[in-house]
Amino acid sequence: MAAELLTAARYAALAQSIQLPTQAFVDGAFRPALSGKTFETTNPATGQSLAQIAACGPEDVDVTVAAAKAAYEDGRWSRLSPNERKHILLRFADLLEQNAHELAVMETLDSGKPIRECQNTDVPEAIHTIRWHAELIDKLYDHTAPVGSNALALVVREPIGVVGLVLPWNFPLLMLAWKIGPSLAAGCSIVVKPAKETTLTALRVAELAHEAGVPAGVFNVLPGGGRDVGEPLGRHRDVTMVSFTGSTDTGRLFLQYAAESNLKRVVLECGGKNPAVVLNDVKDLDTAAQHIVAGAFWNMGENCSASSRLIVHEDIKAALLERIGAHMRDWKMGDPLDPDNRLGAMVSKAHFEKVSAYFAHAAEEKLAVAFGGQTEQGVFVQPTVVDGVGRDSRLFQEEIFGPILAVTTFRTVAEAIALANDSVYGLAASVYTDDLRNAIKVARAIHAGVVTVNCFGEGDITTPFGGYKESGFGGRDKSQWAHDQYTEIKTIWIDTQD
Ligand SMILES: NC(=O)C1=CN([C@@H]2O[C@H](COP(=O)(O)OP(=O)(O)OC[C@H]3O[C@@H](n4cnc5c(N)ncnc54)[C@H](O)[C@@H]3O)[C@@H](O)[C@H]2O)C=CC1
Ligand code: BAL
Repeated sequence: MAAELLTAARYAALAQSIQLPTQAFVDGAFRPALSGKTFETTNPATGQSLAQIAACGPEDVDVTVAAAKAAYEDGRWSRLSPNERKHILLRFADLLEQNAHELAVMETLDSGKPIRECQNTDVPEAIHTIRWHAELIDKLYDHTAPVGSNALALVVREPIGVVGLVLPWNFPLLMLAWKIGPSLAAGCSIVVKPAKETTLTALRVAELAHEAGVPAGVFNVLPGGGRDVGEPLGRHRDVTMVSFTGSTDTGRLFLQYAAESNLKRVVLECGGKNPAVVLNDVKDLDTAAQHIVAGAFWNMGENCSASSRLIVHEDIKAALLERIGAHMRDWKMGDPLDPDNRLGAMVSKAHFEKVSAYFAHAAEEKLAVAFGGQTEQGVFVQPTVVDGVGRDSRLFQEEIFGPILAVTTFRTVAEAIALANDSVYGLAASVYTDDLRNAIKVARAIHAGVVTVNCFGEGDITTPFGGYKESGFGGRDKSQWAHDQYTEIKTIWIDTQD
């Protein structure tokens, strides 16, 4: 359950008083990087420095993977009974809950995300994820195979080993939870590499896990750059799996690292260019518009599943855009620590520049800006709707990862499906219609891992999340499918003949 929202003044006071973690978390303790190097992390909303963080490198990866491997092999976590792991993880979730305000503020300071989202969504969903996977593990049974009476064949699941979890900056805490929930529950030892932009919550969460009883060496966090920490983890021969969320280009590198090292299992959750398809039979255009606005602008559009392409029947475009404009007025942008604001800052100056460059691309392509289209002081980008976007436009094809919605029209359902599938990505999609047959037809025809009907969403913890095509590879986050990917399947064949 979400903790109650505080006032802007209380959040500002908390932001001044909370202790920020700055060192790597290795083998149960905070430590500086072995090189002694640090990097600065800033609050993107103000540009002010927050802390100097340990800048880890390949030597830290070696030491940490060795500690994680030792923990895995001596069984201090991997061989506890599922019930014992469950109780420790439930205690861990309770500690997260007791520190919910602090975690929400840390996340907002580090990422520019609005506090109301961190407090109402990221933190409670992260806690729920840990609890759900903790509760799952002592309810899963292994199998016996139907091999007849001369043998007993057991098919058992075992934790896969030392897992590298490489994280993005857009949902630092929630993506951490999606990956640590199932991997810790399965009995793995983990080495987390947060994005350099957003390291704080991962470090604090590791400390709380240790306090709850997760043994030393099992949950480690190494802050640092992709080349310094991500690549050595991806290439390490004692890392048996990597689960990654981030860009498709970096995802490809992890496949290369695995191919060139130990063929570790690689699970990738990558980019998206997700269509919201609106058919002309929709009666409640206002509700459709409300969901489309949330889908496009939630988390400032810094979301792999953001509805970034609106594919709407030409007869209802004008009416729908009018309703979209009305709902956009509810999305106030400003100080992320003010709970009235639903839009905060872009995560970094570099990302702000990438996103705002699409205003210039739209102008070059002579596209019409229906709403928004400006930047504001600092690294704030107005929620923006660009109309008349053709399928060859950069705004139609490229993942912008910001609050920019591209509008394209169609005349037939077949054309809508073709437009929706005209992307290298296949992560998520939405279809809005009052015709059940069309809903099912379009949902089945779109090549995407999650399709929502008459709403925007990512399902809940019981449903798998991940993509088709260049949006994903090798598995799914959330649900029992997430648990399965952190395990190996072993056959034990026992000859029982006399
Ligand atoms: N699917 C998603 O949720 C995300 C998608 N993106 C997309 O990627 C674009 C670029 O954002 P970035 O932060 O540059 O994403 P990225 O994919 O480069 O970063 C994700 C993670 O990979 C690590 N990494 C980066 N380069 C690496 C390398 N060579 N080897 C190993 N690890 C490496 C990063 O340090 C970070 O922890 C965004 O504009 C957006 O389009 C970004 C973040 C999340
Ligand atoms: N929206 C959760 C997954 C992601 O953006 O990476």
